[in-house]
Amino acid sequence: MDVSIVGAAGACGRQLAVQLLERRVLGPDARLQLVGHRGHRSEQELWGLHADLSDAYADTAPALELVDDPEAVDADVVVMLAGATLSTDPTAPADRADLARTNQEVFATYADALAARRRPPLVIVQSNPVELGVHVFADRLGPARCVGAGAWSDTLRFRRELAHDLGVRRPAVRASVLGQHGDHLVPVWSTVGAVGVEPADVAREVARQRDGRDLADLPDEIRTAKAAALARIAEGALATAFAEARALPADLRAAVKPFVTHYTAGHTTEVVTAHAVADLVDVVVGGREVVVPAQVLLDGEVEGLRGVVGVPVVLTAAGWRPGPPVALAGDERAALAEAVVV
Ligand SMILES: NC(=O)c1ccc[n+]([C@@H]2O[C@H](COP(=O)([O-])OP(=O)(O)OC[C@H]3O[C@@H](n4cnc5c(N)ncnc54)[C@H](O)[C@@H]3O)[C@@H](O)[C@H]2O)c1
Repeated sequence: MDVSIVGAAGACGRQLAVQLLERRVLGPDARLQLVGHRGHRSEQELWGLHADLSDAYADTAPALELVDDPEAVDADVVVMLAGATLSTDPTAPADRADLARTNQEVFATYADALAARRRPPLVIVQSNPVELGVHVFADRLGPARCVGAGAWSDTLRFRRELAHDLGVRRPAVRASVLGQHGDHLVPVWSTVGAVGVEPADVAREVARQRDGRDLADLPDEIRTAKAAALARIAEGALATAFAEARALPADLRAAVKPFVTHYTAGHTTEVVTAHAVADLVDVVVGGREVVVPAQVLLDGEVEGLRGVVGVPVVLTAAGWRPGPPVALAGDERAALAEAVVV
């Protein structure tokens, strides 16, 4: 099975290429297409990346191919990691509407090209806004052919925070983040569990962290905590920003720490971003069926919701189908409905 990374020269795209090769997700008989932007800097950057990857992974790598034309993207799995990203200057205004407009054009260009293929690929969207990307690709390729990886990134982060608090390693933690990849993420506190920790101890820790907070207030709590962090970063107090983020409950930490990381010099959150995508590519290329939280375009299949939102799905090479029903608590169900992007 072949894989294309659109935006392979970017911070996240090149990190994904490294992780896929390091993890040997693709066999030597497969192809990894590194897709750049013709006429832009990334075209040249890709030549360097290609040479470097070839030298590093010559023993085990699939064929590495450079592509600069959307029409030439022909892999079975296409990862969308191209597009604009928010500035890492804490004093620059964060114009999300402008980012969405720019990236919508990028999404539409590739979606149109992929829809013209005889057999459309499976598309994994990790460019932001994830929900917008899923909408654009799902509209053109069919809903089952497109998943957003934001919910899986958020889930990995939430599990990591809970693992820390419960004193276990992350694989021991059962927890999911559904909803939107952004301020409207939905941590499913009601299903948190951990191998090796008594349910009563987990319940005590969850109650301590929730402290009567309602999920309906989480988006505001996230916005307030991010604003406070941004103020610290702008005054040069990065260590304080991290320390204050670390003192938050696990759901807020999972949202705010990556925000702080985004503003650290020379490094955004490309490692975990790529890690989340590599997990999903691994499932698909490996021919497995795994239940993961992912943003998908729903038409009433889950909780009667219509629009794009993160829900548990069974991911396969053929696309996604709804995962087993989850017994959500009342405030989780309400927050999920609120998070849908129509
Ligand atoms: N950096 C992160 O931690 C992070 C995390 C989650 C999601 N994202 C999202 O992923 C996307 C990429 O982020 P990044 O940090 O890698 O940005 P980046 O600026 O480092 O890379 C973006 C790449 O996309 C390429 N590109 C732009 N338009 C293109 C086109 N039409 N065709 C092909 N390539 C094109 C650019 O040339 C560049 O190489 C953004 O939408 C961002 O919001 C980033």
